[in-house]
Amino acid sequence: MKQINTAILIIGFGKAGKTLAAYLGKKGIRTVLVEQSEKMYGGTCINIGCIPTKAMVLQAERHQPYAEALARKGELTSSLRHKNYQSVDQYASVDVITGKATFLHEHAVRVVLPDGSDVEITAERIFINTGTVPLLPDLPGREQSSRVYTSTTLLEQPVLPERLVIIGGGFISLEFASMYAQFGSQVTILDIAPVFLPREDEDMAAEVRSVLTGKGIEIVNSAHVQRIVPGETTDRIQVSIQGTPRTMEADAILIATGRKAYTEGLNLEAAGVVTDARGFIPVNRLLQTNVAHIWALGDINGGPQFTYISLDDFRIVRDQLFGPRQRHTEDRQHVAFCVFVSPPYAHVGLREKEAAQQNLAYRVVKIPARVVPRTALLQQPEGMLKLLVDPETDQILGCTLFCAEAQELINTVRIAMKAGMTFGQLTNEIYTHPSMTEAFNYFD
Ligand SMILES: Cc1cc2nc3c(=O)[nH]c(=O)nc-3n(C[C@H](O)[C@H](O)[C@H](O)COP(=O)(O)OP(=O)(O)OC[C@H]3O[C@@H](n4cnc5c(N)ncnc54)[C@H](O)[C@@H]3O)c2cc1C
Ligand SMILES: NC(=O)c1ccc[n+]([C@@H]2O[C@H](COP(=O)([O-])OP(=O)(O)OC[C@H]3O[C@@H](n4cnc5c(N)ncnc54)[C@H](O)[C@@H]3O)[C@@H](O)[C@H]2O)c1
Repeated sequence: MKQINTAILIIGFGKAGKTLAAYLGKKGIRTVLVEQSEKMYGGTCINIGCIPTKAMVLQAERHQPYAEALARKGELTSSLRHKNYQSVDQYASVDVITGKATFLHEHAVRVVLPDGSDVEITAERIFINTGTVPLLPDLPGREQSSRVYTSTTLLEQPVLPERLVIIGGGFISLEFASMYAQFGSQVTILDIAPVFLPREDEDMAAEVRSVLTGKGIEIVNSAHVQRIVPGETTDRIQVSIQGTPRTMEADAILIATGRKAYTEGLNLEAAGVVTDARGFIPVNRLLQTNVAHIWALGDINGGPQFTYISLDDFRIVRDQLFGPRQRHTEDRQHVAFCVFVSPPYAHVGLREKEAAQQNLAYRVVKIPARVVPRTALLQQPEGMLKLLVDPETDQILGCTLFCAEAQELINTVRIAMKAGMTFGQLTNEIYTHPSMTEAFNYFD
């Protein structure tokens, strides 16, 4: 077996891993980045996650035909894959090796190369960035059906399904439901949770529900899928809804019931790295595993599954290796998220129900999205914006935005909260017109 010695080994071409590899490359540090598939250079986000889905969401909003949208998505992801590869490969001190890494011991992995030969890579420090894969529930008939897809495989289908049934009611479900309904599919969401968007405030969840159902999407909660019955032309799904049986036909079934840690084949035991009950790799606040010279970055460490958290994991490692070692996961207050339904739904800080549960004093200020002139220009008048304010200090406690450009506005609110700006300062600032940011001028 060929032997390679390196200072740093990164397993997985995810956001944290590739950013770290490029950073080490710039510094001339000997680094090897191992990625199991050439189709995944750049990781989940650019190949099968954020970027392709948001490309499709945009095309759906622009009423582009499905086939054209798919073609554009394919061009975009392949150009990004190439760019991502170059961003790492351009450095003389960095080698990208394509193959699956399997631990031999705590300082070495074995990688089988595409030509069948293998290589042993020994490293002083190892960074695991292997991400997640879909968690598929045990449903009778699932494996026999040819119409069951994940978010990855559905986006490879050249024909728009007439009837799409989505099992799950989380991030992936809502984004796919919104986009496929806009492309023209008849969409049904079957979620096992008894209420729609259970973590969110009821008023905001009701707004989202009303917009989605207005697009013709059927949302069914307390839906326990019993079995999938594959048929010649369509599949049938047998589901129990609060004890009442129902059967529905589907041309495509998307399983979106969460994602699990991807450690398969890594042979973590050989390195002595432990996993938790869910299969993720626990880390301390500096992202070290139980083995001090092995770190776990991105989704695999069980933190929030977002590209920007994986990027922040890189920042923590950069600070440890080259900085004052002050950055850690506990710094992360007010992490925002945005679900890209149309219009998008974003949140940061406390929700009203959380403030009430904590017996905090708060004031709620809400405006409908349509009062903001920009929503008329964008032809996206739907939605509601909600701010939670401390009545004594005027500090912003939380914010939920269901409106055009919410993915941008929420970052403004996050920065305002972090900087300690008051509600009065945020809402009395001078903003460009006509912009969505001036929505904040419409709050009293
Ligand atoms: C459909 C979808 C939409 C999403 N949309 C968003 C969004 O809009 N915004 C957002 O912030 N997040 C979104 N996410 C989540 C986001 O994509 C992930 O949080 C992020 O990509 C995680 O990256 P990572 O750094 O953990 O690793 P990943 O990018 O998952 O990379 C892991 C890499 O490791 C490789 N690998 C695994 N095992 C091995 C091994 N043994 N040897 C070699 N290589 C290996 C894999 O092939 C993969 O390329 C979405 C996810 C999905 C699925
Ligand atoms: N815009 C974004 O930032 C974005 C977009 C997509 C995905 N993501 C990330 O990817 C992760 C995975 O997304 P996801 O949607 O797969 O998971 P999720 O955790 O968001 O949602 C899972 C859903 O599946 C339901 N469910 C679980 N088991 C079920 C069953 N047997 N039958 C019916 N419903 C069932 C749950 O009630 C829940 O609604 C997200 O948590 C998020 O971090 C982020």
